Amino acid sequence: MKNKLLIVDDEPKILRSLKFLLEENFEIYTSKNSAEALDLFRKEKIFLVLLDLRLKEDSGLDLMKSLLEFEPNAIIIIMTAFSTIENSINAIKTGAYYFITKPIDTDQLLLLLNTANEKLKMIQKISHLEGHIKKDIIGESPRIKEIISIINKIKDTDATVLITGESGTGKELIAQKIHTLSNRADKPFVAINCAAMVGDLLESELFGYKKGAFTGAYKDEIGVIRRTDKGTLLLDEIGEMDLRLQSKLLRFLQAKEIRQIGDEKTHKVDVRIVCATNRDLKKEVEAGNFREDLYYRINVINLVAPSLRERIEDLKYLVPYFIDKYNISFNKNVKGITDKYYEQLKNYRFEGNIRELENIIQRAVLLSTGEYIEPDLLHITTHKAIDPIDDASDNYIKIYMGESMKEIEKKAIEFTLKNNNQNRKRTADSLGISERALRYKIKEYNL
Ligand SMILES: Nc1ncnc2c1ncn2[C@@H]1O[C@H](COP(=O)(O)OP(=O)(O)OP(=O)(O)O)[C@@H](O)[C@H]1O
Repeated sequence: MKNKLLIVDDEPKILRSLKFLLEENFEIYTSKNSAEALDLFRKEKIFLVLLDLRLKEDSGLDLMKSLLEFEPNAIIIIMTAFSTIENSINAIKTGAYYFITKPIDTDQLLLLLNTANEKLKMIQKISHLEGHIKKDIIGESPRIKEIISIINKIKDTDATVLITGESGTGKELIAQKIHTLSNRADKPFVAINCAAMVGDLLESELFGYKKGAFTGAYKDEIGVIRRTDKGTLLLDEIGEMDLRLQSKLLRFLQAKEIRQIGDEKTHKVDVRIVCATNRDLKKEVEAGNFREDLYYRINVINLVAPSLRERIEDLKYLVPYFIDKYNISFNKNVKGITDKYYEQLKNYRFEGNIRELENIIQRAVLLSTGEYIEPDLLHITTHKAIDPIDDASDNYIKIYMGESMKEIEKKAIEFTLKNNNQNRKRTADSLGISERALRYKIKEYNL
């Protein structure tokens, strides 16, 4: 199978000649501007990009940053007309794989793309391996057995499932398991994080749109729900969905029909919906943030993902599993951890649950030099006992290895609020977010 290659240049002539030159070896996509390129890149899951640094209205460098933010494994080769060292160094510093100067030497380009292609195959092999390993729920504790037994009972029904539990407890993994055990297993499983997109964007991503329905809708898009037809759709962090979209989702769940934005027609869709959240949705209903009717509609079956503290006996399966996983990624040969440190792990609180355990083991495997992980590499000792705010100086806060993004975000907000005498406007300005977003976070983190 050919790898996909996206070529971004504002000169149609160059796009045409590069397409002609490369289409034998690659599946070619072309674009003249940033917005379209980014959209193609995301939708088509492209990993290889040939990008002109100077586009008519946009900055190639900015586009490159957005592409890498979305897919850090992407390989981006910069084409630059002005071969100044500075431009190229900047691009490489920002994450470009290599650069090539215009006018393009075709032999050099083919050689470069060949090497990039090999690198890409390797990355894909590794992520395939990781994906393979990732798929299963590890653990033999009664709580995990109970979850698997419920999944087995409900797997082939269309009942909506709500998975609740603390962050990092494996809610997404449970959703995947529902899918892989079900009779929908050979159809798509798609996970959408409702917190990652603001209202309108999430709506168009889920429901799709017709060309011209709004600025930027330059072609028809059928949307994730229709793309998941016959499969399973996980709506992760459903508690973050705004009320207007909640109503639309409810209508869809009741009618099983979908209408793209700007379309007259409706389409029947057969998708199993699984929702996940670490919020207490009942409380959100009481507070008026979540529709009660939608809550009952999605909560037909409730699975509670246990915290790692509640199934600490599973460490004996999880630790070797993560050691194997990172032995493969880092090409190491770590055999295990010592009994003493197994005891230490057992007494740790794991507020970030399995995600935190995975981070700890990942780091330990990476840094380990011997066969067994050394005590000081676990780095889990007492940092949770330290109050992050009291421990901060006037100018900085401490972040510890193994902390989740949520913990780090909470600390940053708490600290900035404190430094601004709780003034929300100044805090929001200083953090570069809107006051509305700040209010939301304050509520989320109970600050
Ligand atoms: N039982 C398990 N066995 C193996 N790996 C697990 C298990 N549970 C979770 N993981 C791993 O821990 C990480 C976090 O899991 P996941 O993303 O499913 O958690 P989550 O509950 O959905 O978190 P959040 O609420 O923050 O989205 C993932 O890398 C996942 O593969």
